[in-house]
Amino acid sequence: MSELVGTNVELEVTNVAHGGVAVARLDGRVVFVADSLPGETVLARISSADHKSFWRAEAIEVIEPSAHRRPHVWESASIDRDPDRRAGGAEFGHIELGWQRELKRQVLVDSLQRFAKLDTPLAAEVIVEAVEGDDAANGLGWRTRVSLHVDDQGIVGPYAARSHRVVAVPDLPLATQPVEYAAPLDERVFGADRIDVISDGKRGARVVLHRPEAVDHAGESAAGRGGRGPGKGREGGRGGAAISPGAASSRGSGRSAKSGGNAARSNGADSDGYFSDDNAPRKAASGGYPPNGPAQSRASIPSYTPAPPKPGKQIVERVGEREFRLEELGFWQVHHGAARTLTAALQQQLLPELFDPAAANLDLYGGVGLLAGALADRFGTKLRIESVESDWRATANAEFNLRDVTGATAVTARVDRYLADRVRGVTAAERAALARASVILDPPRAGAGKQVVGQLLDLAPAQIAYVACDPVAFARDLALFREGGYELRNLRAFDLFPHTHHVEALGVLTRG
Ligand SMILES: C[S@@+](CC[C@H](N)C(=O)[O-])C[C@H]1O[C@@H](n2cnc3c(N)ncnc32)[C@H](O)[C@@H]1O
Repeated sequence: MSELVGTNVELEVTNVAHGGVAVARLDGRVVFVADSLPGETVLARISSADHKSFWRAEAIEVIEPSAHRRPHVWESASIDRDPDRRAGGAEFGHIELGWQRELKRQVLVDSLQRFAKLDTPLAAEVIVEAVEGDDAANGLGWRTRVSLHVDDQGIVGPYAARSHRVVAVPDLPLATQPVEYAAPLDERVFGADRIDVISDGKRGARVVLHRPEAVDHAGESAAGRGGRGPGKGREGGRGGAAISPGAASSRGSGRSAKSGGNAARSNGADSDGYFSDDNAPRKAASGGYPPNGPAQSRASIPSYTPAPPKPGKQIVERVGEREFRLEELGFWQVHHGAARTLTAALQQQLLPELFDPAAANLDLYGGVGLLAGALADRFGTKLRIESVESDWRATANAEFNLRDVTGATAVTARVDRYLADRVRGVTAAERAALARASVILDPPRAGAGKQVVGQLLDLAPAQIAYVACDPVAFARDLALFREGGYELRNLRAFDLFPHTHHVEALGVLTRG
């Protein structure tokens, strides 16, 4: 059917699907249509027809619009552009903000019904809550982290939706102002293939250039060729000065200069191997937790000594009264209000009657300790809690960030390995402390998975607070928890990614 790719078809769009697309049918076959929304008729271009059960298409013209359609918040991603030139990352930007949340709610409820067989009012009545301030800002200006790409002409921009083609854009309306100003959108960049622009936690932003790994035919690394002269002007007249990783740190972009020069640049591929996992002291970093027996105080944990990070590569974020140190490319919630929102939600949703500060509480996939910190602020700093995180730099920061929490420990380990070791040879008293525990479970997009859920069922903690960034992965894990005798006790959802299809959920599960 590949001969159909590129042809235009008229489609009636009926439902929203997971992944930022809507569903239509063509001769009985499901077609996932981008840049459309339920209730409208569109002319769409077929972009993929090689799958047996569904095809994909991109709307190119609206024939009968939905009442919820709006002009796209980002002209660079608008339906007026050819699909190949539409910037990715704002796939709901053509939908009225409140209706985006309704569509996200539908996807969440549908996932819970389909995969977790959850038909209770708890699921049906969930709403997707806005982050404070987002309605007033029309859902713009929230992204504290942006990844841009560089093509072989030195042009910087996001990838086009569903592709690896760089699109030149004049602005980044979803980004916070410092991040948008610091992004080198009007410059040519050579010797880097990816650029991260990250809020510095204050009023500025940092620009991190990543050198390509590739070696060209002459055996010269692409990074070694940095510093070519300015490229020719390109469409839109934004052919500005060239920058290369070697030269970048000493200069700011024209845009950042306008904003008071608050952007710092650093080269993400420094020779200390800072971003190269191969060079990280993984061996030394793993296993830094008690393999069995009662948890030890932080001082007695056989710990690794991470190489001291270079100055300037860490940033500090603040949530309420608590400060969190993190690596500039380490994980942190993307929306500027997300850490605050999740902190408050966790503090409210955990069941206090089941919370035991002396139990063997766990913060699984703990990052730099954000959610363990939330519990300490709610239940007191004498709290016993262990943060488990696979990135040793994040663990080191968690240990630092939780230094006032006398019962907190932070370990570097994969959660599945940690849980396997945690129960090996454990004493009856420690087993009981685990069974009284509250567990925070905040896995990456793929979810916790069968093994980790099985291990938690075996530990049988008093309550599990599941923080989920993917509704389908959440629902699949929830199905396993329900089979194992846990039930969802409360559920909330948050719009932490306005103008995209992403939604965050927080559900607390208890036994029986
Ligand atoms: C969604 S983030 C949550 C971080 C933290 N709870 C927060 O809110 O800031 C998931 C974290 O899990 C870590 N991670 C990913 N896979 C892991 C694994 N198998 N075991 C332990 N940590 C993992 C990532 O490095 C990341 O820090």
